Amino acid sequence: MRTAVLVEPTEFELEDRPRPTPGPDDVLVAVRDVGICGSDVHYYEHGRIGDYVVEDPLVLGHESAGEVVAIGENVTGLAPGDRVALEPGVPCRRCAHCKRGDYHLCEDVRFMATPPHDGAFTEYVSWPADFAYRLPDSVSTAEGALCEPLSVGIHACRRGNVGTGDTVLVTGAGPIGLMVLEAARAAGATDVIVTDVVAEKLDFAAERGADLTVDVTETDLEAAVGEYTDGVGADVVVEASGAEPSIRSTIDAVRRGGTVVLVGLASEAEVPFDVLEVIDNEIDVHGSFRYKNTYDAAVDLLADDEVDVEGIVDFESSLEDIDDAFRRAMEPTVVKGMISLDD
Ligand SMILES: NC(=O)C1=CN([C@@H]2O[C@H](COP(=O)(O)OP(=O)(O)OC[C@H]3O[C@@H](n4cnc5c(N)ncnc54)[C@H](O)[C@@H]3O)[C@@H](O)[C@H]2O)C=CC1
Ligand SMILES: CC(=O)[C@H](N)C(=O)O
Repeated sequence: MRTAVLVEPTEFELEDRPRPTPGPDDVLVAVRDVGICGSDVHYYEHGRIGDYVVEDPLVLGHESAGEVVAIGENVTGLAPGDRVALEPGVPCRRCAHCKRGDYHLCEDVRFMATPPHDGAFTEYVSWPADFAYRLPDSVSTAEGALCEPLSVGIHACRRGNVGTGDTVLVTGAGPIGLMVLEAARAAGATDVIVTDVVAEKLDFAAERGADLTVDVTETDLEAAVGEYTDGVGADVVVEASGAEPSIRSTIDAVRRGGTVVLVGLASEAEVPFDVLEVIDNEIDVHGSFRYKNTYDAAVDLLADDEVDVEGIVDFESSLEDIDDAFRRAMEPTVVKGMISLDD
């Protein structure tokens, strides 16, 4: 089977690899669509993200969906011909975190495209059936692949307890920020403010329904949010840029008693944070790491047309042209590239 393998930073090779055989609890999936995530691009460019280092050739891609072509002997509920979205992180199911239901915090998780685990830029993937979610006819496999970033958005909104009538500030209008925008709307937020430092990203967020966009290179965020909320501040701030100034600004833009959710990964682990403001204003600060139990919700939201994910895709490409696709994905105004495989 054709497989795009990252052999060196900035170098893919298209290899012919044996098709995997599904285990008793697995489904064999013919991959149809795989999104290019910022983390894929980072591994492509730098060969590492923090402590995760690409030491051996690695298959990238963890936003994937396809068609079931074979099932293991224990699998019920899925059959060849079903189209599925694949949740990319499979936990150990036995550790203390898994047992208390926080399977996304499992330290032995096998997460696609995180070294040393291969991802989905390939023709076939064998995957545990309970981490494969059937897509109704109305949901495309491209949308199925984008259940992954949508899941990050849903989990962040759950962490922030976003509710009906809330004003949510989303900092960063990349794919994750835009998925937070979708998830916040679906959770009942009536006002969503989006920030960025790139005008095109803000225009795009406005087209996608942001009520107010703020270019933080030109406008003071605290003042803009204050004006919009009659001096109160946002109920929930979801930080989705990872930029240090943006992380620091969350505390100034949230209302007293509000919630800050940190999603963006800062390039430095330590970011100065005004703890006295946090205490004095009783601000809840939550980390948000990937997601748990979001895929069913993501598929339902797509089936009900409650969210739009395909609209963030700028271009589609193929396994054969993956190098070009990654170079394109690095352009600052591009939001999302997809690799599509023929059926
Ligand atoms: N916690 C988690 O589970 C996950 C975290 N992430 C992280 O979330 C962040 C967002 O991911 P993507 O959307 O894929 O990244 P991205 O790099 O495509 O988007 C980030 C956006 O933030 C904007 N930005 C830069 N500086 C800013 C500032 N000072 N204020 C406001 N916006 C600013 C950029 O122009 C860009 O549009 C990244 O740090 C990524 O590593 C991504 C997935 C899961
Ligand atoms: C941080 C990422 O972008 C990636 N989706 C991951 O969950 O590892």
